[in-house]
Amino acid sequence: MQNIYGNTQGIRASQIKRLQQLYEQREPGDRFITPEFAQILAQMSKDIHHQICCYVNRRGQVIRVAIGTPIQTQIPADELPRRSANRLSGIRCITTQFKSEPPDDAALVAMTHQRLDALIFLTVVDSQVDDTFLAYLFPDPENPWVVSPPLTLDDLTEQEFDVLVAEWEDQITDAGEGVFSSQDIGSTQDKVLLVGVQTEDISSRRFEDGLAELVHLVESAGGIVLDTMQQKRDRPHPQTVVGKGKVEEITLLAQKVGANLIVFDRDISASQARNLEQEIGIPVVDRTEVILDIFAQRARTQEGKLQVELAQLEYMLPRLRGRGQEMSRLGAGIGTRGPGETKLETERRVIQRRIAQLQQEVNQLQAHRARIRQQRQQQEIPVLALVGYTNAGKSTLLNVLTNAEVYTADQLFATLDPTTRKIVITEPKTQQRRSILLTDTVGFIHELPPSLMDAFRATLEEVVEADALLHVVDLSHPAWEDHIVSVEEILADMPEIPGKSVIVFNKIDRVYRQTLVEAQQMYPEAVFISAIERLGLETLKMRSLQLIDKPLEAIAIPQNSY
Ligand SMILES: Nc1nc2c(ncn2[C@@H]2O[C@H](COP(=O)(O)OP(=O)(O)OP(=O)(O)O)[C@@H](O)[C@H]2O)c(=O)[nH]1
Ligand SMILES: [Mg+2]
Repeated sequence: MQNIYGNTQGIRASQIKRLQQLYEQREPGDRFITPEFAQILAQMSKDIHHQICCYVNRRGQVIRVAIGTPIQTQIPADELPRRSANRLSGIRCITTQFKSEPPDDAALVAMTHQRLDALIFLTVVDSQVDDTFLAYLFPDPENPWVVSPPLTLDDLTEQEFDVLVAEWEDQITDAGEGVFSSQDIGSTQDKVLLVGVQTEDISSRRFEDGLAELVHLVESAGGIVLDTMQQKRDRPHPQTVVGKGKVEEITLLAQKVGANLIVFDRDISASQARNLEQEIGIPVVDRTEVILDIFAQRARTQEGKLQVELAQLEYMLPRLRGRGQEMSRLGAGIGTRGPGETKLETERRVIQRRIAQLQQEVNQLQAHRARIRQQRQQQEIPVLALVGYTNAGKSTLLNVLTNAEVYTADQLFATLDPTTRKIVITEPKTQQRRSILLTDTVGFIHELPPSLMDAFRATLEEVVEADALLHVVDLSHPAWEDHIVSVEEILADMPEIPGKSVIVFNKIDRVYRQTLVEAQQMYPEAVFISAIERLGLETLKMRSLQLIDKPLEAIAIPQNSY
């Protein structure tokens, strides 16, 4: 059975069947479209009250029938025929519309991305084709397309498609490589357009910080932020978060920069995501989904993986219905890691059962882990875990410390998790060489959605296994004091964390003297470093040894310990 793409909601089964019959249509190779086929499309569009897009190859075969606009129904890059960069894709798009208007910029950019042979608009009035527009690509970076004036259907159907398209392709080939190079097919990274919505209750400062943090999160998840859009609103639009005009702007910009994912800086509901995806034509996710994706990539222990899958399923549940097939994004990418795509498509009930089962497994594992911990022997090599707010510089510090120290990769540890590395420190007095394992963790995040707390804690499993903590703080961040407090709050909720820790103020290369003095007075025990400038690293190493050697009893034990 041939698939009908786009938004098929509300379309009757009998109509779907007739749309499927379009796949049997065979157009002559030397025409854009026959008058008969144009009339069929007009009639069907009228019947279903929606625009239809038909994608036709050079042999005249209909290869894709979709409901929606050319932007909403684009063919994904990896499904387009692979042809040289100097040629068109060999596919044209024929679409219906209900008002006589030339193709808008967004549709033309969609044509560029797919390198369509042509884009044809048929204006439908009273189930008849009234007038038509023809657009095609032209190798001029300033003005990369040509749009015809309104043509009658006869004018259009008399054009010699094969001759024209050969001519257009020659022009493009003559212009040489790189004319339409903006679309780089093949990159597996998510190309993200960020959208920030500043409502009344958010100060400009917090809004800016939140956006900066989100850029960092998207990058941590393996995406690239191509551009950011912002809107101020009293409150989010109930259907589409931002207003209608803004949705159009987002659509256009997403097309222009070649984004394949929109990320909102606030949580959006399942139906808002659906409405936006309908309009914009590419997947829309929110901050929570990005965070979940990072957790899914970082979770290593069995419990961590279970917890993350649990959180992902719970997040997905309300979002299952109505995510059209064309939205299912196979392969890598934000929002696709973790529970497989097949699960996405199965019934709610199956997922609910899976959630219950996971919950049970998690409980069992927790009990098991507690037993293991009781029996745990003193580890031979002490472990220090780097914890702290996202962007504090934990990973940078880990790299700087280990690259400097471990010159020859110790085979024994080369197979270890890439985020756990060994450093060797020479004790100045005794000249004794001592090894420490340093382990990196997922950064703490501001306003972590409560539903993700368990998943987050589970990704911090390493912390629980460590002998002591290095709490890294970005002292150049204006809100560094808040960061310390929120990290300590989360840690305090974890019953099994090590009692020993030291605060490591990082990025002192970017800090005023005054701030240093203040921090020193408030945290006299802290260490001050710059990972990038390699300042204070020796002191940090000495403090690390002291920390490990310090007997646990000598340390004030927080009230939640037992
Ligand atoms: N100026 C300055 N920048 C630094 C320093 N250390 C790290 N950075 C920068 O801070 C940014 C974040 O560093 P990361 O090491 O990725 O931070 P992280 O704590 O691992 O972040 P998460 O993995 O999200 O928790 C990077 O752009 C680093 O280059 C430093 O000492 N000085
Ligand atoms: Mg990191």
